[in-house]
Amino acid sequence: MTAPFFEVHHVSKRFGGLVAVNNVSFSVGEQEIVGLIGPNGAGKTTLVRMIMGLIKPDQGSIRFKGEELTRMKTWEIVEKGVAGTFQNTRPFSRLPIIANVMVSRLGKRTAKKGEWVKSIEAKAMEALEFAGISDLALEPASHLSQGDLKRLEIARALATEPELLILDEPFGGLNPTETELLAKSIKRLKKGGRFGRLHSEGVSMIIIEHKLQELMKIVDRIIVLQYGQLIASGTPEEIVRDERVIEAYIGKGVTS
Ligand SMILES: Nc1ncnc2c1ncn2[C@@H]1O[C@H](COP(=O)(O)OP(=O)(O)OP(=O)(O)O)[C@@H](O)[C@H]1O
Repeated sequence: MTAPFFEVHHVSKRFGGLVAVNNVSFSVGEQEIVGLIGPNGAGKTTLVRMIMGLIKPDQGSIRFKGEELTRMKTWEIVEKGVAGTFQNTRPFSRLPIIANVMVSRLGKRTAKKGEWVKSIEAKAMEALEFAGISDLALEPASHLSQGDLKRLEIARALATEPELLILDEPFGGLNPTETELLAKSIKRLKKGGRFGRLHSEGVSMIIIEHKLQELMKIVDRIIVLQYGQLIASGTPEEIVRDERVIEAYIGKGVTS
């Protein structure tokens, strides 16, 4: 039997007396986009930091194509084909934006024998185009606005050619037009297609996002965390009707 594509199995993480993630299990299929939502402090960031090897779970396992990620360092996890916008939060601020993305392609996974600067630059440019900031390629990263920094993070993660991409609030800081453009790009990325030179296969994704209406349009499935526990999982249509989810969000003002 083939191993599931990506699987989080009974994972828990405690900070002192606080159980930030409590016995959470879920899976992501190939070319599936899963939205990860929940009120502030629900444990979403802690969960994805564990997936990326930035912190270790106290319990449970996280497997990508059958391999245990919890024993690996972040760079090893990226080499396996999982990348997120979490390990990239600090760009090299004096380097041009394109150089920041090119650095992401220097790992074993993407800097193939014979691939040299021109080709790395071309792939980095494609990642910047996807993220919508190719016109800023030669600006130093220190000149970027918050929204554009977010797009740089996406480009850097994408440049590693992930099979599973984890996006942390990709629409944060973007206006409605930019949000719509990025949402379209995310859908295309799932299929492969136009970004086929960057990705021969479609990409699976886990997307944390507070802009729920926009998120609902691009995901196949949503999982909901509250107080560290998984309280619901289903299609967007099922999730908006789920009593526990409605209750978790009442008065939280996050359904903008
Ligand atoms: N390093 C840490 N040390 C102590 N407590 C932490 C740490 N990281 C997170 N927490 C706590 O764990 C809980 C879950 O936080 P987490 O950041 O994972 O939530 P979140 O769902 O991502 O929230 P938000 O939507 O606000 O980003 C919170 O109560 C938070 O204060």
